[in-house]
Amino acid sequence: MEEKDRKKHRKKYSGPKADKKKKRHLNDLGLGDEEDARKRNPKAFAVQSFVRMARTFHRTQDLKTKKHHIPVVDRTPLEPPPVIVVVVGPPKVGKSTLIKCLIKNFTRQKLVEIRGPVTIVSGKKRRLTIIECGCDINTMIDLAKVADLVLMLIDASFGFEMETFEFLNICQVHGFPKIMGILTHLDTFKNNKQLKKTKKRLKHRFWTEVYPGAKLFYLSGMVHGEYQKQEVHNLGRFIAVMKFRPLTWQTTHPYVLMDRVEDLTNPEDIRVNPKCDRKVSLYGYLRGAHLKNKTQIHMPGVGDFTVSDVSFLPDPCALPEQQKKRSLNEKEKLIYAPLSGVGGVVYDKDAVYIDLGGSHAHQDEEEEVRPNHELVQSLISTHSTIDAKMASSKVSLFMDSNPLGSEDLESHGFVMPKEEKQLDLKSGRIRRKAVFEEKENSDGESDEEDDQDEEMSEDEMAGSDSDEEGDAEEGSDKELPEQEADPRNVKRLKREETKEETVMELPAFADSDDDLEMSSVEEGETGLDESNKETDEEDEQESDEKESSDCDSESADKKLGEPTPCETSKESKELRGNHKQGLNLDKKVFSTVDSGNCTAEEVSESESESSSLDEDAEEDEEAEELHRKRVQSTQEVSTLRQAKLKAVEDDENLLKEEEEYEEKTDFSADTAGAVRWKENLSQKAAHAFLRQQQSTPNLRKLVYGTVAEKEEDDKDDGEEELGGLFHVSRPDKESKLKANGLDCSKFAVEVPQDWDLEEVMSSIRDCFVTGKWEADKDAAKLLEEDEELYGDFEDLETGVVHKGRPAVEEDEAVSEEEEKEEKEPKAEEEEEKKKRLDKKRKLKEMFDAEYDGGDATYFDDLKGEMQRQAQKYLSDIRG
Ligand SMILES: Nc1nc2c(ncn2[C@@H]2O[C@H](COP(=O)(O)OP(=O)(O)OP(=O)(O)O)[C@@H](O)[C@H]2O)c(=O)[nH]1
Repeated sequence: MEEKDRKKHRKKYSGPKADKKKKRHLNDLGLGDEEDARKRNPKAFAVQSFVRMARTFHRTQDLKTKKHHIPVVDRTPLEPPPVIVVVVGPPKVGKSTLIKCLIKNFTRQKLVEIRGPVTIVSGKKRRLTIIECGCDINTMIDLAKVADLVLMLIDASFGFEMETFEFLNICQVHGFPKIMGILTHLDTFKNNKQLKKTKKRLKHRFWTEVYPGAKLFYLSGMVHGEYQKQEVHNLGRFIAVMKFRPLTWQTTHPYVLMDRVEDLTNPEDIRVNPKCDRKVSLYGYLRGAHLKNKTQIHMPGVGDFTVSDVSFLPDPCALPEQQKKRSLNEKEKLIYAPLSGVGGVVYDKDAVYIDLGGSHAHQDEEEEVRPNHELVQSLISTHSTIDAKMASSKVSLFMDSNPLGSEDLESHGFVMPKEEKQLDLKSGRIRRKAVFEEKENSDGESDEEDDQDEEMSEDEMAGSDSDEEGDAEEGSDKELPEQEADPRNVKRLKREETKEETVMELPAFADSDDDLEMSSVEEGETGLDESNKETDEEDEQESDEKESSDCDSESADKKLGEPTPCETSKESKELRGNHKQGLNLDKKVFSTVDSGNCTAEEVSESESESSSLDEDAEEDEEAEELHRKRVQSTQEVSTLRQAKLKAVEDDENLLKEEEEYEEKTDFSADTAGAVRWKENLSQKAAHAFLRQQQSTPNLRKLVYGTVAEKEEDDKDDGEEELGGLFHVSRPDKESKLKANGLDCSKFAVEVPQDWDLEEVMSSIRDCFVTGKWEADKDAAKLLEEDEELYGDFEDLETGVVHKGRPAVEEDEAVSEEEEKEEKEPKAEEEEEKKKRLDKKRKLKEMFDAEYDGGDATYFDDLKGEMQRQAQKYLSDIRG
């Protein structure tokens, strides 16, 4: 029996013990651990795919970088003030219920009624001040300024309400505090599918309004008027460990969230004059920056005042003393909520209150506290004077400009959704539903599409429709006109739009090279209406091309001052014809340019000849200058030639395309029209050439000026002429060789060199670093000279001291050196090489060590710097 009761041993498969065992086992087998395996079999651990490796690397880097935020100096003191948690939401969404649940979760105390802020100790190092935000705009503005965390409650059964967006809008002004969405009333959903869908929709909308990935909690139901314990506990954990980023507005202003107010005015004075100046003592944790005595303060909704005195008070809700334990004990789970009539020992200006029995014991006292509460209430719920004033005020920036109202400014900032007032039948109150027009539609649509897609895959089998017909939420989607909702129709509409655009743009490109493209685009579009809309894009294009020859589309009617569609397509073909002709002519143009080059060379040559005859130095110089200029121009022309050659290639491609197109096109309908473009080709070509001639500048004239004319005269007798217009370019060999000597890329090599021949090899042997250079350019010599010049020096990296030779021995040394050089030049060279490599390696190592600095990055450095600053700040405070 005993054997049976005992728990059976369960083998560990993971964890430190299992790892230890595994390692021992491997060692027993003589395999060692993974590191040994890596050494033993490096190939097995080698990179399998570089692409995948690069991808994973980039991904990890992306993830790492995403987490980076510009570090800010954290000036929060060692014992920071409580985190302000603001609970926001429309009326009756469950704010008070949530606060009560949270307080109960943290302190095990139940608050019957919550008034004002409640401070609780949530952990060893954190306190929370939870405050409910009413739905009036002033409270929202005041609390948005001081909030560290916002719990944004949303009634899922109703959807988003205007209050939520009003608060978000306000938050934009002071820098966004952390915002967490909480969906309530989820228990009202009877249909699980509907619940899932609503959750998804609200989540996406919330992400759109706050930021993608913002945390959204779900409170799925109530048990005895409270939210589920586990859900609240999770939420509490989340809040307790959450990190906060200091907001600029908050860190640059001293501010106090009052949790208690005492009226210290003499009662007699009030009795005599109820409107006398009061002396009020305000209590609260100071946050943000230092508050100086006698400073000016602003009380929201009340006005500006001067502080008469500031003093420290013992912490009414102190953090537990540092002890090495994980959780708080019951005594340490403090709560401080003076306005709700709860608290421990309370120190006042003139008295000490000891709170003994929690909220119930002070039922009577509460009545007395009321006036204070009312005062605060009156402070908070002042009329929306500033708001109203702001709305009606107008600013004119310039003397003559129209004054700008708040409505002008609104358009630039946060876009508020449309408001729709709905009567809540249950409570009989009017709720302000937020309606998202296009966004909601599109989002909803995409969501619905997603869902439908999912559903379709399931439902298609059964052949049933989705069962979302009767949903109230889908009403807006249903309102969409059928045509727009159909993605294919949308696509068609888009294509029609682009068609209109291209037609309108066409005249601008009429005379450019682009009209070929444009015409093809147009051809593609013209048949669009006729094409089969059900087919996919490729099929459409094909059919379009076929039908374009029929030339009966409506789109061309929109073209102003353009020929009929039939003519247009023909003209485009003619243009292609022209283009083809132009292409041939282009080639000829190149040849004239080439001939220009060569003649230029000739002229320079003839000139240099004459100069040598005259032996006139000045003329020689001039000729040289001229020659240099021409070489330059030759280079320019060659680049031009390359560009043209590329154009030719492009044209040839186009030609091919066109031929293919012709093959594809069915000419049976209008064969005559299709062939007509080939008529008068030569005439069209001549026109096109002339047009091109006018547009292109005469390069030769630009470069050579009068010389060009002279050279033309010279050439007349020697050169062949083609059709009285063009010269055939045949550069003579000598000038070619000369040009080749300067830049061998200018002329194509007629016969490739045979590099196996010794003499060919030796012709370039000395062109390399290892070759025999002229004495003043030899690197080894120059190095030696340097050494001689600078004498002794100590290599700081290697610590080797290099000694220069004494001047007396110089001659001997030189002669010795020469001998040595002759004897063993190779050995010395190798030694030098070794030294050089050594030095290089050392330098590289040093650079690597400095640059990488292990894993430390710029970001880490920055963080370190911030840390140091924060430390200094703290020590300054203490000092
Ligand atoms: N069914 C259901 N009822 C809820 C839920 N959350 C809150 N309630 C109920 O809604 C009512 C209003 O809750 P409160 O916590 O008073 O709401 P509130 O936002 O504080 O209301 P005000 O402070 O008046 O704006 C209460 O009766 C709650 O029981 C929920 O998730 N489901």
